[in-house]
Amino acid sequence: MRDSLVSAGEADYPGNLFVVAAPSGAGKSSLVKALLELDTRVAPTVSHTTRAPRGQEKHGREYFFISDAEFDDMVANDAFLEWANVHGNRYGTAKRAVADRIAQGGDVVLEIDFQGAMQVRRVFSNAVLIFILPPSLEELRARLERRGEDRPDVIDLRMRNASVEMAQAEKFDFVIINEVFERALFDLKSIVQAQRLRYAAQRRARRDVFAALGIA
Ligand SMILES: Nc1ncnc2c1ncn2[C@@H]1O[C@H](COP(=O)(O)OP(=O)(O)OP(=O)(O)O)[C@@H](O)[C@H]1O
Ligand SMILES: Nc1nc2c(ncn2[C@@H]2O[C@H](COP(=O)(O)O)[C@@H](O)[C@H]2O)c(=O)[nH]1
Repeated sequence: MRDSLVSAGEADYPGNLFVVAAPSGAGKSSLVKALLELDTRVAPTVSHTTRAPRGQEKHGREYFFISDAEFDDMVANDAFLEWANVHGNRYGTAKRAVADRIAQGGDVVLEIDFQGAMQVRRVFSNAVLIFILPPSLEELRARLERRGEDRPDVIDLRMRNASVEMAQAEKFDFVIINEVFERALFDLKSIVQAQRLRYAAQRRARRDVFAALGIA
């Protein structure tokens, strides 16, 4: 699957793959959720994680919550498109969840960390990588605290990791600053729409060249 995803992006995988990464608390889940409410052509995937569920989280909805041994098995079976250690737990995206949908022409959005985003780029060169930045580190901490889902030591760890993560922003195709939510959402929608138009035009151009060469 890994190799076929590399040759993909072209004829075999007509759908688009969007990757949204951000430091924890920057607002990527909120932005992606709002995007999905407006745009039914794009679907999320449910990641696997070794983290324990928090609050109202349900197995199979926010994540597939699995044990370390189960995660090891998935790694050994090459079941992940990407996976990474993030804030002391492992998280991964199953290949099948992505490949099935984009093969049928649907679009997929992944909400993952920057390490996973870089792995996706290596496997699927057509993926569009979007990084969400908070307006400041102070506001990032305030959002994590207001969200009220993580213990203070977990918030401290996420804040320490945030600086490392934010330094990766320049490797992404697009950077959105999530200060005013509606403005950031508009930027995200515009990127998705522009990619669809660009990719459709590329595919049309390729078909025309093949037709002209008589190798349809
Ligand atoms: N533009 C914004 N202004 C103010 N608050 C915001 C904004 N965007 C998101 N938030 C709030 O910030 C908090 C963190 O947002 P969210 O959970 O979407 O972050 P995240 O990047 O997905 O974090 P994680 O990676 O930990 O899941 C939430 O309480 C959300 O309502
Ligand atoms: N590389 C991956 N990173 C992932 C995936 N799913 C989520 N994440 C990242 O984990 C952090 C923390 O998430 P939380 O739910 O514990 O707050 C989040 O910021 C994501 O960037 C994944 O499948 N692969």
